[in-house]
Amino acid sequence: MSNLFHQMRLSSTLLRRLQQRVTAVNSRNFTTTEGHRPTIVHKRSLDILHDPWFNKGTAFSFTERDRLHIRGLLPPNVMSFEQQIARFMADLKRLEVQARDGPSDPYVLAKWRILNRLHDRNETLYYKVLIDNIEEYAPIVYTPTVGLVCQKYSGLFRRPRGMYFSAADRGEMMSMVYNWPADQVDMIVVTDGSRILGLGDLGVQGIGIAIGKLDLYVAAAGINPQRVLPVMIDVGTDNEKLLKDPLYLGLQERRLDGEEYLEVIDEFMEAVFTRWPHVIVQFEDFQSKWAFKLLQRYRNNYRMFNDDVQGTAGVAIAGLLGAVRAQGRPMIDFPKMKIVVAGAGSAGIGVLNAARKTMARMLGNTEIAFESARSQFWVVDAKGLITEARENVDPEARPFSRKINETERQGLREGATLAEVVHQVKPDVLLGLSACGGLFSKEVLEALKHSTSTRPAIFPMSNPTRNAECTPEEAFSIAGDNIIFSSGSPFKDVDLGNGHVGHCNQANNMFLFPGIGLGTLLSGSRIVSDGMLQAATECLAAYMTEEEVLKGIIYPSISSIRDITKKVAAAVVKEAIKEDLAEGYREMDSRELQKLDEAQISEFVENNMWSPDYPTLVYKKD
Ligand SMILES: NC(=O)c1ccc[n+]([C@@H]2O[C@H](COP(=O)([O-])OP(=O)(O)OC[C@H]3O[C@@H](n4cnc5c(N)ncnc54)[C@H](O)[C@@H]3O)[C@@H](O)[C@H]2O)c1
Ligand SMILES: O=C(O)C[C@H](O)C(=O)O
Ligand SMILES: [Mg+2]
Repeated sequence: MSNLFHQMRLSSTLLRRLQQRVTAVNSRNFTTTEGHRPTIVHKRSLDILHDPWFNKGTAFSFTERDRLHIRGLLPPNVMSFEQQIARFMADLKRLEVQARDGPSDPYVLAKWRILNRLHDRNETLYYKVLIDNIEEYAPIVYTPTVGLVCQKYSGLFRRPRGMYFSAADRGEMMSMVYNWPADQVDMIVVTDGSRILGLGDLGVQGIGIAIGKLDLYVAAAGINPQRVLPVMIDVGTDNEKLLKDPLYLGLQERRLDGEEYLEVIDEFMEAVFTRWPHVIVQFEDFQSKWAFKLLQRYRNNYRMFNDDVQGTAGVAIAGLLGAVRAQGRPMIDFPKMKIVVAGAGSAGIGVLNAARKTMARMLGNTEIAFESARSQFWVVDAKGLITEARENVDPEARPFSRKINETERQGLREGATLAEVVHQVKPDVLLGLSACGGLFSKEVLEALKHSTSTRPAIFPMSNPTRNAECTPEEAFSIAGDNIIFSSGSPFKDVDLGNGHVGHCNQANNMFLFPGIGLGTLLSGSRIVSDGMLQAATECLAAYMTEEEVLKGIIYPSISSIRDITKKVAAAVVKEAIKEDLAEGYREMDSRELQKLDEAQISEFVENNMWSPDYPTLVYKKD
């Protein structure tokens, strides 16, 4: 009897589904005699986007996006059915061509797709795979493959992830943030797509970088994946190719600038901090023109930091201190290093400012120390050596322009080439943040052979791989076996023969940003202070043992990223407590935090890191 009843219920459910399907099909089939009858749906927000029966993806009109609470959950360009088909076919054809996708692995994009599909189906499993195989898959979901993914994002886009705020959403953001289904968001990584890695303006496609950074937040810092939010602020693009590409998913208009631009970013910040007052916002890959301005505008009032300026600076300083130790010298010798930096953008200037401050601190933290530290740096940008003779020098770079008389004494001049500078200065360190692949040419590396250092440090930090200023093979074979090598993108160690290995370190801000974010979250600090950033840097600098450093291993391996992140986060929490900034996290209020000793802070951090395990699920009726 009950079996029959069950069958009847089943068949009535089936019938209802069939009717729904027919209505759904009819509503899309314009040749039907029934015309455009609407389909009633009982879902909204992400549920509708994740329902293959009703999802139209990028073809949802703006009215539908508003009525179905999906505005902001899709890239802003509304596509026609024909455009969607064209985009899919272009992508399919590209796969058929079996192009080489990456520098050393022809299948990186295919791997990314497989991982991405798992990410969309089952987050716990995805992060388990990522954490357990971080060395193998970080280069797929993060740098360098994420760069390729961003370049091809309009073709790769399937299911939405994150939120999009566009110039067309002005005045609407405060309500749009409520379209995001999570009541708690701990970490936002936001980009405007204007400088994605060293690949330039990729417009709306830059969302991939925010997704990749947040993957590391989950994998390395144990931020709960339900509480991360990648954000793309689409204020247009100045990329001529994308402006003309019929399949591009972003706004096809030129970038907003000036006050109009600031209004959009201000509105976004106000909206997210209104809905999630405790969120931390990491600014990522903004062109340097805006990176510094936005950092100054928000850093004293919001919990935010700029990864490219501040995270990169910390990672570089930690590596440079390692390079001093690798010569068998104490860290305190750092202010004696002669440093040539190629690239004076957001990353280069961030590193220069932090290195100068670190030197000044080591020399007694006086005005005079700060002034004298300046003479340790030579900055070369696209126009050559920056001196005081340079007209219209960028205000951020001005403090590092060389004095004319000292330049002449050194046999240099305004605009001298990198090779000339290296030849004359004989630096201890050559650091590249120029986004200019191959910039450390044979001539430059040859010149470095005359460095006054016993172990010159070569840091081609630009990303992705093809933007690296040189490869490790070039560096070791031309500049010599005794160099210290650190690149932004991962490279394999080099066999130097005779059983010797040239170690390739990865100098990437991934060793700091997850710990800075986690430490800020758990301390409950209202801002990310200079002291907290310095504590993070010092923690990374102290992570490597004397033995490792002497072998030229100055950064951890990516397989230790969860461990180093935990330690960095604990150092950040400790500093926030010391500076009286820590307001606490959940039941650990500021007074409880004050009572913790170092070991208890580490335990507190560890206990609050999410791990990918399946929880028991129990169904409950509404
Ligand atoms: N490894 C890391 O953790 C890390 C972190 C941040 C940025 N980066 C990389 O650094 C690069 C630069 O980033 P950014 O935000 O500073 O970019 P940016 O566009 O703001 O600055 C680039 C700078 O390089 C200079 N430049 C260009 N061509 C040059 C040449 N031929 N010689 C010398 N200088 C030249 C430009 O004049 C400019 O000053 C990117 O490739 C990015 O991926 C790496
Ligand atoms: O994303 C990276 O790998 C590092 C850095 O943030 C960059 O912009 O290159
Ligand atoms: Mg970046």
